[in-house]
Amino acid sequence: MNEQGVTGPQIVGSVADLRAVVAGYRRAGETLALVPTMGALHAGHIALVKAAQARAGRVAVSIFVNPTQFAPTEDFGRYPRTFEDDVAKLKEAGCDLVWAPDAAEMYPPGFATSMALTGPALGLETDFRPHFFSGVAIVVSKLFLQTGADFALFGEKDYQQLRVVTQMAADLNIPTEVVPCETVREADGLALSSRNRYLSPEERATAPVIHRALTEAAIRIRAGAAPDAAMAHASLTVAEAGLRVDYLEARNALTLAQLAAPGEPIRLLAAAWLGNTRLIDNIPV
Ligand SMILES: Nc1ncnc2c1ncn2[C@@H]1O[C@H](COP(=O)(O)OP(=O)(O)OP(=O)(O)O)[C@@H](O)[C@H]1O
Ligand SMILES: CC(C)(CO)[C@@H](O)C(=O)[O-]
Ligand code: BAL
Repeated sequence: MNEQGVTGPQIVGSVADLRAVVAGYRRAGETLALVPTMGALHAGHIALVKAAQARAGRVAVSIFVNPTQFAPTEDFGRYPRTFEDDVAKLKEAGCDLVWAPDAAEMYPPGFATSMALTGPALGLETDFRPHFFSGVAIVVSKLFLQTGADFALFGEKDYQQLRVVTQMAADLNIPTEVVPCETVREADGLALSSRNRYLSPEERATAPVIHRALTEAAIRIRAGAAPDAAMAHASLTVAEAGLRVDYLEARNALTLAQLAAPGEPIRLLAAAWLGNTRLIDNIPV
């Protein structure tokens, strides 16, 4: 353990330094859990750190705003970058190591590899952010291989990402176990997200409608409603609150395939724009 609250986490910016620190942990016989993030840390991230501490002797948090998962039209430039504040939160949480590469360390000149994904990557986010999962998969596979972590903690808030990363690690035989963690919410149901800070006070008051609509749809489905009809109703509720819906869909919770058979586990997933902010959420039925 680091001397919590005293020294703070060790911060490294090169793969060579990262490997040297991890080698030290390994020599001491310690396990390592990784929490991949893009920074702008909030209580959802800290819950992942706590879950990581329950799994492994050492916890690393990566902070890297990954350019390859943003389209040129998206918010890469204005994505919140709050490194000092993030490190203070990680010190308070007792995190051991911060892996904070710059873009040149992660993608050196001549970088020439990309990933094509199917299965859980089909539809949903991919219909609206077609570049997104290839960028996530390449950076997450690099983070797994750079750290050699035994565990990696991912939030269910980004549910499709969790399924895609789990499949990718299995497909590539990367020996990092992907561990899901429940979504942390505000008291009114809004899922914590770094992008919530883009919301105006009025938008912030409206935003919980997504979670409310999903919750009502889950209740209807459990009471026997057809998932498609329940989601159409939820879509209307969200649109009437002034949001522009990208999708509200019921999918197989494990494969994210379209629902096919009665009795399969169901996940309800949503993405919608509130002004210039894109919010996502999902719940189990
Ligand atoms: N409310 C939350 N509860 C649990 N995990 C979360 C929550 N928000 C984010 N995470 C998880 O934290 C990890 C890093 O996510 P990221 O840094 O993109 O934060 P974010 O809040 O999801 O940001 P964004 O607003 O860009 O979606 C991911 O595994 C993500 O699922
Ligand atoms: C997993 C991740 C850190 C990859 O950049 C990002 O997509 C995120 O923060 O969810
Ligand atoms: N939390 C997922 C990262 C992204 O939307 O780019």
